[in-house]
Amino acid sequence: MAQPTHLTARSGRVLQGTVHAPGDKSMSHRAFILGAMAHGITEIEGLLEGDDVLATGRAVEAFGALTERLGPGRWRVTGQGGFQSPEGIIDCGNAGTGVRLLMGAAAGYGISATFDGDASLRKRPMGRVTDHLERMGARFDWSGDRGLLPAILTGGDLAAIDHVQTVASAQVKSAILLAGLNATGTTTVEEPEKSRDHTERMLRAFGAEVQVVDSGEGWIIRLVGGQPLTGTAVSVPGDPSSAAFPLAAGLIVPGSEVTVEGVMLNPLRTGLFDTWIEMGADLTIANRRQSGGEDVGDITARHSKLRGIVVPETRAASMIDEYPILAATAAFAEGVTVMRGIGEMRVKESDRIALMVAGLRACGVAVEEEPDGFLVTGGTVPGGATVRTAHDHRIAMSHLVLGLAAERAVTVDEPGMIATSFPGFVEMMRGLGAHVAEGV
Ligand SMILES: O=C(O)C1=C[C@@H](OP(=O)(O)O)[C@@H](O)[C@H](O)C1
Ligand SMILES: C=C(OP(=O)(O)O)C(=O)O
Repeated sequence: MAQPTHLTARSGRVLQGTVHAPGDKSMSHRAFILGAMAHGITEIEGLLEGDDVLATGRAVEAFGALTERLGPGRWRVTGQGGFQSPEGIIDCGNAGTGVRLLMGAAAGYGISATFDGDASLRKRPMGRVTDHLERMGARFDWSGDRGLLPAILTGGDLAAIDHVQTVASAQVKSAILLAGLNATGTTTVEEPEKSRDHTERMLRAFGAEVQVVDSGEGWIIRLVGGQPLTGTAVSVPGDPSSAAFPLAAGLIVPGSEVTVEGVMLNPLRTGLFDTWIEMGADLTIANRRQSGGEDVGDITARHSKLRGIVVPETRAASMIDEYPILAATAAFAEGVTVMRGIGEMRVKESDRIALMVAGLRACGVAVEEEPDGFLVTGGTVPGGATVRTAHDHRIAMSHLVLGLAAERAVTVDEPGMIATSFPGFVEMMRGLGAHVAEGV
């Protein structure tokens, strides 16, 4: 079916209802990759069938695993206990997580592979992963600029390294740990600030021993090389980064009440919810339980009078993908919301600081840009703009949610990119009552 070139969101309708969060993207990538590295069968439920994760599924097939779709979100991966040299190029599409974790996993095997991605992924820095994989003994050749895709990997014969992170990046940490699994010696990753720990948790579920020492602010993670993985059952809970969009709409659209069920509540992912509560949001979490080794709960957002706050910089890693939607809600808050210490936003699918500043300004919101952050002064939002999303799903969804409470309609381009992380987003929002239409 042809994708619409634009989507437009309008205010005037109250949002009501209960929806289920789509599967967590970070865990879905890892379930495919660890399932392929393991011996035997991994059965996954709740997998996010978004474009990024499906690209990782095709990649692990190319590396020799068998993947079978058993039903919606239910997949079986038959791992060979290692990767083979693939035929053809490993196209990771739009997925930073996919390409960086796959490079780490593949580096441990004596194979060669060419990695590539879409126009957005080709602009993102790969050296933050490949420099360390090279220190371990892998080789990367670049057909264009060094550190930018496409990249040709020659893997195998790795030796463990001690790595001290300079940015709090779960992708860098995970790539090194996955390579370390097939390196000689003990790989150590030291984090100055904690980043999401799904790789560590899932490695344990696949039978590896991972030692984690809490150093206060961060973690020191040690992994002995040469440990085999065994296929296992993986249950993927709902993605808090996706749940954020319908919940945000519930907070800013007058008269609304929206519940998202089954949201993962790993404390390294819930910075946005803490921030909203500090801003005065009526956000409640019910039915806390365990699923797939993670805390999950059902979150209800009711229309709230929000006020601007200074978001603690130490929270950045726990909500780095959520600043675009936080900024959209901050546009309706009384006063200034200060978001700093988030320079990493500039190297995501787009320069997310620049894109949010441009989009909000086009919608009549007062925004100040800084090198590593931005400030939003809230109030009423005029809207009435078409926003350029630069191939970035979160920029698109954030502005559509903004449009649901703005005075005039808000349009976004390239809405097909939303399927990167949230296929079914538009249908879900319409089901809650939102006015989202194709076209300008
Ligand atoms: O490890 C992961 O699954 C992710 C880590 C984060 O990136 P960084 O590691 O670059 O911070 C995040 O932005 C991305 O969406 C998913
Ligand atoms: C940054 C993101 O993903 P990735 O790095 O995997 O492209 C995201 O989903 O917001």
